[in-house]
Amino acid sequence: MSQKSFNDTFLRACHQEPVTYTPVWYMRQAGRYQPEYRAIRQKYSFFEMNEIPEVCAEVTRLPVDQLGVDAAILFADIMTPLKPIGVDVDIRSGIGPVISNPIRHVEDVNRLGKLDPESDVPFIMASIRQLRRELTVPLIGFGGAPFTLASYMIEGGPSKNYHQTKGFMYAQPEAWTRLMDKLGDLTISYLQAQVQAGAHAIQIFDSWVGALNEEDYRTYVAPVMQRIFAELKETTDVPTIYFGIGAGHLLEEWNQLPTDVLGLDWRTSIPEARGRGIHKTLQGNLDPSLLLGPWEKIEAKAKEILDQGQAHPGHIFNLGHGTFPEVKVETLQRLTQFIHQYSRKEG
Ligand SMILES: Cc1c2[nH]c(c1CCC(=O)O)Cc1[nH]c(c(CCC(=O)O)c1C)Cc1[nH]c(c(CCC(=O)O)c1C)Cc1[nH]c(c(C)c1CCC(=O)O)C2
Repeated sequence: MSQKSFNDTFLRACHQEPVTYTPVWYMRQAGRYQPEYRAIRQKYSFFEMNEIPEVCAEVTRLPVDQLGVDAAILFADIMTPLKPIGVDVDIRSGIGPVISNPIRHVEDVNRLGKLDPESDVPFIMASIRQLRRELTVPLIGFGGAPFTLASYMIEGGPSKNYHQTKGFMYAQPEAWTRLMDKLGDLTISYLQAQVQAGAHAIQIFDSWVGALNEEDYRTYVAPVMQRIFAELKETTDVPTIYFGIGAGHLLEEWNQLPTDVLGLDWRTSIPEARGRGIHKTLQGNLDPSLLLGPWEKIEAKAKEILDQGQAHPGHIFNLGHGTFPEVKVETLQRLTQFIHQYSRKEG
């Protein structure tokens, strides 16, 4: 049994409260770059790992123990809650989610079921309850945002330009709104259930929404995001984080949403965001590709980001997107130690 006291640094940063050092965690901190993950993955499919609470909890804890990060993120995928509503999804190693019954018409939208988290994904709540007993850092629950979920559901898999998704949005705006409404309901009930089970914070991944311009974001996506964050604020008391890639042009739109933290990728610097009037906590934003470079360059960039983050209350160190298989465990260990030590000295 761990005697360690609970480390709330990450939660304090979410709320822009004083911290003794800058908290850090990494998107995709559980994954194939870890030999231990690869060993478990050999025995199970992705969704088997996800659906067996003991395995899910073990994989969630791995990076916390191995790297010393200040938060855990539940091991699952943004696709996890879509399976029970009738989306036939498989996760293929090196590719990502692949869907055999993509959405093409309004009838496909109408056919989608409603998620009842307790009966449809009980393993998620069981994993969260187990992790609450075991962890000494906050547990981040998460879900995909409607646009990003819809992009997989419509394209049938990963995409470079989102032509099918945006084409559906422009050509069938009523069916699009119905899809956003359904995915909005799903996201709200799924995230509420995670908080009820014990998640300390929620991150919503809108990874691909940067494919839209500001006006289309405002028309086709902002209403559902407004509803999701407002309902979560009303019904839960945990901080929320909103993240997307290549979405710097949407920051002013995001800033109006009732969410606590905005996640930046490496294309938008912290001073730029602050200069544009963003006063919320910021999370980010080291380019994950830099993790393949020499340590001197990683350290110099980490220092720069920490200095920038400390200029205003509310910074959580993270990567600008997820880690990937070629990253070395030792690099993330060293980076985590460096962040803790440097930000403490400065702070
Ligand atoms: C777009 C998206 C997906 N999934 C997710 C997003 C949003 C964040 C982002 O943009 O990266 C979110 C996600 N996926 C996974 C997590 C777990 C928690 C974590 O450690 O961050 C989280 C938070 C596990 C996973 N999700 C996936 C893996 C790899 C699975 C394997 O072992 O093969 C993991 C650990 C698969 C997956 N699932 C998805 C992709 C693009 C991939 C990667 C394809 C690959 O590189 O193999 C969809």
